[in-house]
Amino acid sequence: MKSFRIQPPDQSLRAALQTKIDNKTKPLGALGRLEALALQIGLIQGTSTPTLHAPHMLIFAGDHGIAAEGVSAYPQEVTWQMVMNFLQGGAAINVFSKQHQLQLYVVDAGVNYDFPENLPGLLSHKIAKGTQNFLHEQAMKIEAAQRCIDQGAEVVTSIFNKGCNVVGFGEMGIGNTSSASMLMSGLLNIPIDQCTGRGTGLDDERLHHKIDILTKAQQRHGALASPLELLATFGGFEIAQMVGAMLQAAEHKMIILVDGFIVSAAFLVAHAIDPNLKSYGVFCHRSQEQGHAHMMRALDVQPLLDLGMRLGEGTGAAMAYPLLASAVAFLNEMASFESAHVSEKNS
Ligand SMILES: Cc1cc2ncn([C@H]3O[C@H](COP(=O)(O)O)[C@@H](O)[C@H]3O)c2cc1C
Ligand SMILES: O=C(O)c1cccnc1
Repeated sequence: MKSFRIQPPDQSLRAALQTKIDNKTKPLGALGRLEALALQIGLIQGTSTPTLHAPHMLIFAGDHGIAAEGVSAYPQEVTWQMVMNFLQGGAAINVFSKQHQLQLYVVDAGVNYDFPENLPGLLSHKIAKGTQNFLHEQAMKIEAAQRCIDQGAEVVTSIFNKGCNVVGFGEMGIGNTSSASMLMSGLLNIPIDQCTGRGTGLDDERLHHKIDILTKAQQRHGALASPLELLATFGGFEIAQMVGAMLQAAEHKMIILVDGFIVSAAFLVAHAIDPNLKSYGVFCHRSQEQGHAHMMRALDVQPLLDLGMRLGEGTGAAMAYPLLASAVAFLNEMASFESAHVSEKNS
């Protein structure tokens, strides 16, 4: 498995960036969170004139053995059917990506379906046709998790080489809120019932069933030593590929747009592998999925949007992208008090 060298952003520009923000023609701090975003982007790129280049959305897709336990409100075949929908441009993420001019790719990390070869927009990195059922055995071998990390990294390097410096993450995989809950519970040491939500829309009875299955799976596997072991035991191929992709994006000093519950679970795993990742993450929205707010608290971050969304696919990341564009635009284009001859605050 590749090892990543993630440098924390150089802080020497911080004071100059803050001064530039403070000197814009507005009351001090009046652009609120947009100012923190501009500062973050400037620090990531190491410049007081940052730009967003060739933004991409990567949707990682994979199937889950645990889906056989009735933990989702939808059947497993929705995964490949939605992949086809993404490729035909019909899903929510297609609409928002098109709206904001984000180049979209779908990565087949392990969907239980044979897609025709050379479908435009589909990158084939299939590890297997779905994971094993983690109620009974490890979802994947450690070696498969390591391969996923390498494959995810490869995808990100390929878009980096095309000039991309901002990448949004999305996912598709029926049953993957179950994986995400298990990873969250293991990493944050929070009881599984507090990490488990309705996903695609389980009713009360089926939510209890899901919690029951996940509790049994936790008992079955016991304490797990490392983030990689946790990832192999409960992960999906799409989650594991996102882990590698995020670590690689941070190594390349790219901005990482973090979507909802499942993408955040991948971020938590990657963050446990290398905490330097955190400075590169923009937390785009608070998912309605039970547990996501806990994740955001554990990372000590405040997501940008709170729209009651619970879809995944990267939709929250795509919705937040224009805020980044605005942050960069005001930093680069707004006049300063000096250039516009506007009087500064009374002392
Ligand atoms: C039509 C449809 C489109 C979706 N797009 C994203 N998801 C979302 O739902 C799944 C996770 O929820 P659970 O763990 O309950 O299966 C993921 O595939 C996720 O991205 C969808 C789900 C459905 C049904
Ligand atoms: O927040 C998410 O990513 C999410 C929530 C519910 C179902 N699918 C995805």
